[in-house]
Amino acid sequence: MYNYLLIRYGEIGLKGKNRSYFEKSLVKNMQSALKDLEIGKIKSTQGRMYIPLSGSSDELTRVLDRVTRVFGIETVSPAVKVESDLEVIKKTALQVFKNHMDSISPQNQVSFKVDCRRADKLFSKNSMEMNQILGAHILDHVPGLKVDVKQPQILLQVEIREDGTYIFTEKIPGHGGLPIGTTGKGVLMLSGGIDSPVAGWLAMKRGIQVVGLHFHSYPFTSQRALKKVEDISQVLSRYGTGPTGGFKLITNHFTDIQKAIQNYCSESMWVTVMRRFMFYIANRMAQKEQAMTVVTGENVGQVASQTLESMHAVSQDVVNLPILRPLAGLDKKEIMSKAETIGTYDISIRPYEDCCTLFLPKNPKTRPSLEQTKREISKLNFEELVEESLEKTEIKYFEPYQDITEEELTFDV
Ligand SMILES: Nc1ncnc2c1ncn2[C@@H]1O[C@H](COP(=O)(O)OP(=O)(O)OP(=O)(O)O)[C@@H](O)[C@H]1O
Repeated sequence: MYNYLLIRYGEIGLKGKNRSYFEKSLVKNMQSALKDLEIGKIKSTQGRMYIPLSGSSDELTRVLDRVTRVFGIETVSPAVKVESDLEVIKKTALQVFKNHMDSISPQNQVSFKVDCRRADKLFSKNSMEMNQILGAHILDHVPGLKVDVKQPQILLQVEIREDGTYIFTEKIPGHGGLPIGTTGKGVLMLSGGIDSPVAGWLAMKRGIQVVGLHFHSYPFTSQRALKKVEDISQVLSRYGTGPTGGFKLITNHFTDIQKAIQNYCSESMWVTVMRRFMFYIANRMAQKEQAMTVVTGENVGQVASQTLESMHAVSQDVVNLPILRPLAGLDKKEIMSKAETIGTYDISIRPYEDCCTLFLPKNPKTRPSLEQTKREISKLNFEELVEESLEKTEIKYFEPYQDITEEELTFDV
């Protein structure tokens, strides 16, 4: 029955002179998310956007599933748009209301409220009069109701605008943030763990177009470990509908670097030296990608190695771009709950090894100094090892909706 999806955006609306740039980006990102669904032109007017719908519930399920993942959106409402004629509005408001009642199958008396907004001042009734007319009409036709203006179970909203009247009962939350691509590009150091996918998601939420970079130590780490990172990339691709759409994953073959570290460096410094290589390569990749930042899933104090000394030793002088650590202020519980919401948690907890866990020394240095780290690195042919690993780099693109199954759709309408 719904013929439009109303889109509300938050922070973009505060952007002053740059507002239209952010609005256009949001429209483009929504178009990109919906590109294979034969949706009509998205309209943008008076601080709102409208996606035309065909009326089929299957289409609405898909559109909701995709659009609520597009960053920049605060809330969305499936709505019925009709001509601004009193009798037509009454009839449709009742239908929309009954439709909502059917979806909640109430046991007891249901409370409701009508909230009408008249933006079109040429319409003959004002908002208060419309609230009364529509409230009375619904009470007359649906048994077992009561009006509650403070905490109604059902809020029927009616917006009388110049181009027609929109009627709806639901406000479904999006993730907020800014449209991807509006703040630049970043390279995300993506492991198979719980944290880095969440860090990448948070960077995407702030409008950064993220490219994943994974270090893989085949045959020490298995193909199944790599598959885990690919599956995470697939999930992230569903939020990544920026200017180019989808998600790009760069895989760096790290085996020879790890072997060299094991052979020549002090055992307690293995992890620090390995991380310093990773940051150096991430910086190189960021330059190649014309990215402006390196994003990591590091936390402060979550594990023994995540000390400020260690962060300094692994990245100082090898990264010349800002490093974003979006998880720095979050507790593990908060990160896990975010990973569940995003849909990466179940993949991240699959029990496959990762190159860091495999090469874990018995007594890793938790507060390494920069000098000590540089001394260890000087035992290796740093540049040559990096160049060799870069030659074996692979790139894979993940399209957001190519393999999505019915079960994976989050909306059921
Ligand atoms: N194999 C890898 N490939 C790419 N980045 C990695 C890899 N291993 C670690 N990193 C980066 O280093 C960060 C810190 O890793 P560490 O193992 O200390 O923490 P973690 O809390 O286990 O992180 P995660 O849960 O993301 O694996 C990761 O969040 C990620 O950004």
